[in-house]
Amino acid sequence: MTTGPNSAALALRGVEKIYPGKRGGEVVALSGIDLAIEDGEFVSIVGPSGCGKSTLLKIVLGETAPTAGRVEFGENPAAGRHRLGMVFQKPLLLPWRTVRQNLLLSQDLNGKPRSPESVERATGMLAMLGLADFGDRYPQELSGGMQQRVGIGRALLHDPRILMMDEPFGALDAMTRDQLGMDLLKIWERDRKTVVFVTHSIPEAVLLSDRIVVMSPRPGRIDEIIEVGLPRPRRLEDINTARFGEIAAHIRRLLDSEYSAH
Ligand SMILES: Nc1ncnc2c1ncn2[C@@H]1O[C@H](COP(=O)(O)OP(=O)(O)OP(=O)(O)O)[C@@H](O)[C@H]1O
Repeated sequence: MTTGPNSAALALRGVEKIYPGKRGGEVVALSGIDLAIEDGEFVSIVGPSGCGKSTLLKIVLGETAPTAGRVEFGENPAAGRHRLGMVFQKPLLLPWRTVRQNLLLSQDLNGKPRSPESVERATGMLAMLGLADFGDRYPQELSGGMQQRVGIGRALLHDPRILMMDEPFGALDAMTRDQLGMDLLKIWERDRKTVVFVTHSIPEAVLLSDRIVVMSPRPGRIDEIIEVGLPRPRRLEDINTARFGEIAAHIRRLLDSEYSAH
């Protein structure tokens, strides 16, 4: 089965979503979304509230069907959705399970006994996330940043092909947010998963991404796709470069013109 040009890891082709509105009308949440994300690419999605970011993620996750268009997953569309990992703004850890047990949650929910390999993998994941000494602690004993690391670890544990992240650092303070962003890049540079990263932070999108999809609302559509082009590996100091400033200012202008148009 072919997947179109360049065999994208994930492609949205002509995706449209219309919700029934109040008083019998319609809400066009997404219109004409064409987006192909390459294997191993880090792509951010930014846009004002209501531009359809959550709807787009739900369509990719299969939680809601598009009204028109389709989603394609690499070479084996049927297997695609099983290879998605999801990280939310709040890590949704179970307070009665230790950090290690939270990491192994989806495996335990499958009803299969834990294999020595999966326990070993969880231990390796804890080390990679800087949580080697916290496996037997409970979530409430961890800081917000550490809890979110567990959320990321849980999504990575089953080795997803595509990592979907919905405002994953949105609830964290600025310094923790920067730190986690850089840690995420280190993990990404190591195993090059495809990442789809929804954020409201323009600097975060520029610092982390290969490309940034700027969306605009009513109807939700893609305004522009920006190639970041900053060298990798990235460092926090890249924020001070001229290129970084130009891209961030360009996105800000795009979003501002949307605000003034509505
Ligand atoms: N289940 C639904 N029924 C009707 N309208 C909906 C539904 N879900 C979303 N919408 C509408 O679709 C549009 C896009 O919503 P969506 O939540 O996808 O945007 P968003 O960009 O994720 O917003 P935010 O950044 O605030 O989370 C909005 O106008 C919203 O009111």
